[in-house]
Amino acid sequence: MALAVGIRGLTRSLLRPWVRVPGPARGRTEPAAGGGDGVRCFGSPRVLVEPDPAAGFAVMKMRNPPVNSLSLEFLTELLISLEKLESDKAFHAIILTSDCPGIFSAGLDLMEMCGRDPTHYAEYWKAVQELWLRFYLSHLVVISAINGVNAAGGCLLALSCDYRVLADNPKYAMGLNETLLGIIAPFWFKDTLVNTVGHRTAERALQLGLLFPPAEALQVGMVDKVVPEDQVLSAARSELAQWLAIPGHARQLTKSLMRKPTADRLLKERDADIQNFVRFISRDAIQKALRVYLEKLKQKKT
Ligand SMILES: CCCCC/C=C\CCCC/C=C/C(=O)SCCNC(=O)CCNC(=O)[C@H](O)C(C)(C)COP(=O)(O)OP(=O)(O)OC[C@H]1O[C@@H](n2cnc3c(N)ncnc32)[C@H](O)[C@@H]1OP(=O)(O)O
Repeated sequence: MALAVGIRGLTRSLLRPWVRVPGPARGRTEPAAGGGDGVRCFGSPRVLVEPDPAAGFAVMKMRNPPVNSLSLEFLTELLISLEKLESDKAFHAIILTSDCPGIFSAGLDLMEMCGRDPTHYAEYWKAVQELWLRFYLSHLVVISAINGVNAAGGCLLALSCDYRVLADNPKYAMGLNETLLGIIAPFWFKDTLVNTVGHRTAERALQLGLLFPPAEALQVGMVDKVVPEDQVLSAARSELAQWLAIPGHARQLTKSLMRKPTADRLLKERDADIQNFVRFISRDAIQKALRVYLEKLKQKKT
């Protein structure tokens, strides 16, 4: 089986060059994330970046409506945004949030994992791995301002950040709910959760596919702060001040010290993990389970 093109190859084939704020904000000079004037937003069709270089950070807004499902194109755009900010010395931090009302992310895009061929599954999984590795190991401070429901792969993305602020709305549950779909959270999803909430809580949460409402997410340590919905971004910004006050090299090396062993587990077995995923997701029973789940999502509307 041909294993996946690299993410950079992907990038070339899928993405237009950087574009200035597509959609409603096109061509406008918007206030920067931290309130600075005259700094242009930039981004790609599905990721809006509001830079505040004077304050050293940017707000990265996910906007892949309706539910910010992590399609291959969206993953690629998130990676490019991250890379662009990482390679600019003006930026020391990112606040990751959603531009889709009420939804942070519905997780991996089920359409990428259903009814496609093995080459596609391999390419998709490589991009999912890459997103996790890059966010998890980023030298930037990454804070997620979680302003909506946040399932499975979306939750993994938030767990890869250094700090999580969640909006206090009982509808905004978050967790790794893979088992509810009849699928399994891979070992590196599991490791990321264990590193955040501890083994016992992770064991129970993963088996039961628990989605934690804000108070419980805070109680188990899945998020660090719960705030009223209209204060999620400002709370993330306030928190950032503490992280940015630490000498960068010391903080970055400490982050690497804490996270590298977990990332290395995947890096050592990356191709095997892709092959496992392709084998698993191609099974008739798994494909059927995903189709049933998608059908249920559609039916709940009627
Ligand atoms: C042994 C070796 C093992 C190796 C590894 C093997 C296994 C694989 C691991 C895979 C890991 C998977 C991770 C994932 O992330 S799976 C995705 C999990 N996500 C969910 O369960 C969330 C599903 N969505 C929802 O619950 C809801 O959509 C919602 C997020 C709560 C939002 O609700 P609402 O606002 O009411 O919107 P709708 O439900 O009406 O959805 C709007 C349309 O979006 C479609 N949709 C929703 N989620 C997804 C998705 N994840 N992917 C693709 N499409 C999605 C939904 O069907 C609607 O479409 P429609 O408008 O065409 O009907």
